[in-house]
Amino acid sequence: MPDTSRTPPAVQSQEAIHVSSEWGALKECVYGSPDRWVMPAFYGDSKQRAYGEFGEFWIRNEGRDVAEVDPERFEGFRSQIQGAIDFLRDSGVTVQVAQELAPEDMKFPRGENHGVVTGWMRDPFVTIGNNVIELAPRSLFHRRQRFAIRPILAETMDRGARYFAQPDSGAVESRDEPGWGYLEGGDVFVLGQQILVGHSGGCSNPEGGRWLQHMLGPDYKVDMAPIDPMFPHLDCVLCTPREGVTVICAEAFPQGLPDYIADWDHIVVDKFHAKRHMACNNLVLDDHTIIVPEAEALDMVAAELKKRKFEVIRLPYNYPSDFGGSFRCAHQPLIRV
Ligand SMILES: NC(=[NH2+])NCCC[C@H](N)C(=O)O
Repeated sequence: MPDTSRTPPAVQSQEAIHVSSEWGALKECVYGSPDRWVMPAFYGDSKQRAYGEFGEFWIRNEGRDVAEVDPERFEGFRSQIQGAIDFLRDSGVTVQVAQELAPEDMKFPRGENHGVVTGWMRDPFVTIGNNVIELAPRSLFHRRQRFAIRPILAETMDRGARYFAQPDSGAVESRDEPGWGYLEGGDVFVLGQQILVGHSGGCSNPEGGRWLQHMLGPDYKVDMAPIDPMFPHLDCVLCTPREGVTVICAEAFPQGLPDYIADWDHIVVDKFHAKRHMACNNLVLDDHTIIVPEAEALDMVAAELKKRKFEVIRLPYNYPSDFGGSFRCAHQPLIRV
């Protein structure tokens, strides 16, 4: 059994759960945990992410605890995630953090260790309006993460949320067949009543989008956004910091930009900056304040945002970001209004 003695009480706020858009003011979120990082077993989902020096590190260390195999890397991960949590809390945002996974759950769903990637909590659930939806990820290493946040999700039922779960992904690595819908939070963008779902071929699929439309009903419109398979999620190639403005890797949309955002004001980044520096994966605090990683390669993005009257906060995040997940991947909002 996990040690729950250190677990903070799940109920931290009485405010109503609601997410109106990507750029609504962030009041409460689930943020990634700085406590543990275990490299997932190397499956197809890993191949889509691993590249360069970090890819080699992953292949050498699948199933291993990063704190043991590379203490310096782990300390960078821990301190940068903790730094972001402290910054959010100091800014008045309520931050809830995932618990440890039980050892039995670490073997879910195939009896093998698919790692601990609770440093990035974007993918196992999504909040749309007052709907809190546990998702069925395709990526094996995201399938057990929801167990680390069950108490947080269940508590939202007492705060006006409608709490649902998508039909489970089972244990097969990947199948694009009727009934097997996948969704990962990194693919889901809430642009008011318009929802965009990224489709790289490796994460969310149209069948998942179909279920989401069914579940949300006619108040929302769910559209798929095909993206280049070199990026797992839509949030690796798109950021919507305010209605009408994007940071976008335009060349990663093989069929052109999604209609809904096509004529917005675009800050365009290339594939290298999107992939290597997660240039699109920033943390929107409200429609005029945004956190961009401190990396020099992103100075251009920060400057373009400033030109559009954003206050741009820079925090170090290179260690978590090496894994292909930066600030947006680290959090899933519970209140953004
Ligand atoms: N929403 C995201 N882009 N999440 C990314 C989490 C990090 C992980 N490497 C992944 O690719 O899934």
